Amino acid sequence: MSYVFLPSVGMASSDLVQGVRISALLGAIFHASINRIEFELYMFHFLASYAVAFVGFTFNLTRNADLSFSSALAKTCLTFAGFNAGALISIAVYRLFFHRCRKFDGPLLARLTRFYATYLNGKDHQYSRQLGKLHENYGDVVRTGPREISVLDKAAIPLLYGPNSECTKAAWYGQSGNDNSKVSINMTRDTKQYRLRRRAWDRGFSIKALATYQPRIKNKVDAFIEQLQRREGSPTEITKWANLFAFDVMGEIGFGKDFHGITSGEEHPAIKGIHEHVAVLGLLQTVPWLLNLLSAIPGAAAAFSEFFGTCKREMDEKESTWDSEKEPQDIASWLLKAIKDQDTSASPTKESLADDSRVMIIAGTDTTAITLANILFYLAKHQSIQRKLQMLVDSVIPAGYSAWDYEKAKTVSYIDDIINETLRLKPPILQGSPRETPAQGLQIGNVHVPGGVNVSVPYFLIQRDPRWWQQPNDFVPERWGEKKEEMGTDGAPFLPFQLGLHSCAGKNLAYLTLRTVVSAIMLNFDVEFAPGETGEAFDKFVDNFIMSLPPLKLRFGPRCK
Ligand code: HEM
Repeated sequence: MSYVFLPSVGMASSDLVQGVRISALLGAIFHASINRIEFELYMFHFLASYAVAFVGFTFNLTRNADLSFSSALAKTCLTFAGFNAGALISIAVYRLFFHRCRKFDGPLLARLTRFYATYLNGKDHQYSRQLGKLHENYGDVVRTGPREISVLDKAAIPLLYGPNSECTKAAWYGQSGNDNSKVSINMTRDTKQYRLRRRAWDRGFSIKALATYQPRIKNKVDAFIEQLQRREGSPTEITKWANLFAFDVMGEIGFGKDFHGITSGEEHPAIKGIHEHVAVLGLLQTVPWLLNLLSAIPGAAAAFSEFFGTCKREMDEKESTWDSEKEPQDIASWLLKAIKDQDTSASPTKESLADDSRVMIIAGTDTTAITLANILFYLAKHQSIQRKLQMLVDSVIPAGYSAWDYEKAKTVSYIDDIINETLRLKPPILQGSPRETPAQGLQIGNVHVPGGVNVSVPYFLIQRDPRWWQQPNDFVPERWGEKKEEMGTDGAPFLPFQLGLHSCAGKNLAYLTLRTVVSAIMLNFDVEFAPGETGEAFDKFVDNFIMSLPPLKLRFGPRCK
């Protein structure tokens, strides 16, 4: 071997090569020792240890090897580059040839890294449609990440999400931290703690609680109808107005507070916050540890940290103003009551309560707004369906809006058929919620999925799959009613609210709100696309995990009975 002295690192090339080899070997050993654990849980520790080791190594070289600082730094960089290369090569070889998911086919890059899914998310913000192409190429089971698979098979639904599922929430739910005592109900991965906390939420959505919310929702609908009447005949941008409406309903029912969105026509800063948060989430949720890391670095997550602050302030304000002697009148008060009563269902810490507040605002607002805007889009597009709905609503409330009554409106099952058909074609949460398989693995039909694999069923794709849905891409509300049997709706996969233990806590509130607002609009207006609006751009929604809707201009004209 030739002997060359490298002044930049103050040593001979052969020693250097040897050093890099050893560090590469250490990198490979390091990977071999951690590849069975859920590394996301320890990412902070890894990165912190790495940084300390880097500084320590450099310092040691300046002190004990008598190198100048620049030579020591250069040698440290080479040594750590060797370590990184060893670890990365070992990771790549393992993921391609030895990983428990190696038998599942998928794009090469997806098999190597989760960042491939990040790339697909960011490429054109159409991940669900991209995933559809992957399923066309690779079949019902696609490897979408090193230990992630997407399953387009309805047999997987009860196994992953059903009441007796043995699966647990996957690493995805660690995106705001992995300490169950500091995160929201939705991000709580420990099933036992989750079950306890869910009870406080369920009290806030009980039949009794919903009965107290109903007249207050109607008040918001009245204000909304008034605003639409003021704009009667001229174009109304309904994506924005649906947001203002849903946000005000959530202000009232979630916090007992008026956000004044409907009356002012101005978006509360939190609406912008939700959309900025969702944009970051849409891109980075495929790499939950990165989201988690970003939120811990001051300034790095400015786009959503402001929103987190707003949510926390809302809960703090509620805490300082609520009357603990009274029966709770809003969801936040139900959560605070559990804390005051020292109930086992109470949110365990200030941090978890603030995170609960964030879940309430995002889960309760965006989903309802998206569904309302989509319903109005379909009604404007399908005038005959709109006429049929108006006729049915008129038949139960013939005296018009002044005689509106929830008990009567809810007897119009066609409203629910339209809500369900909208949620089938356009579920606000598009990508399936990931679940981790139990240690013994999971048998899905003929496919055995090993333990410790993150599996999801893509809601958007399975709800349009022609194997279970006739005319899968057409808007046919009748499939939920008179054509149910003919179109085989029963038993077809439908899970916009998810199923089982972790399903949407606010499902009944969502139906209550949507039935109220849709019946009110039908009694008051004929809805059509504004001149120049085709709805085509709106139909190509953005997939940020949660659907993001482009603007849609509608014309709300007086009823021509
Ligand atoms: C059409 C409207 C809605 C849809 C489609 C919807 C859908 C969903 C879905 C799919 C989940 C499960 C998320 C996951 O963990 O993967 C969820 C959770 C949740 N939703 Fe909804 N939601 C809607 C309306 C609402 C409303 C109005 C509220 C009221 C605050 C609400 C509150 C929640 C809460 C608190 C959770 C977390 C439940 C838990 O983890 O235990 N949702 N929702």
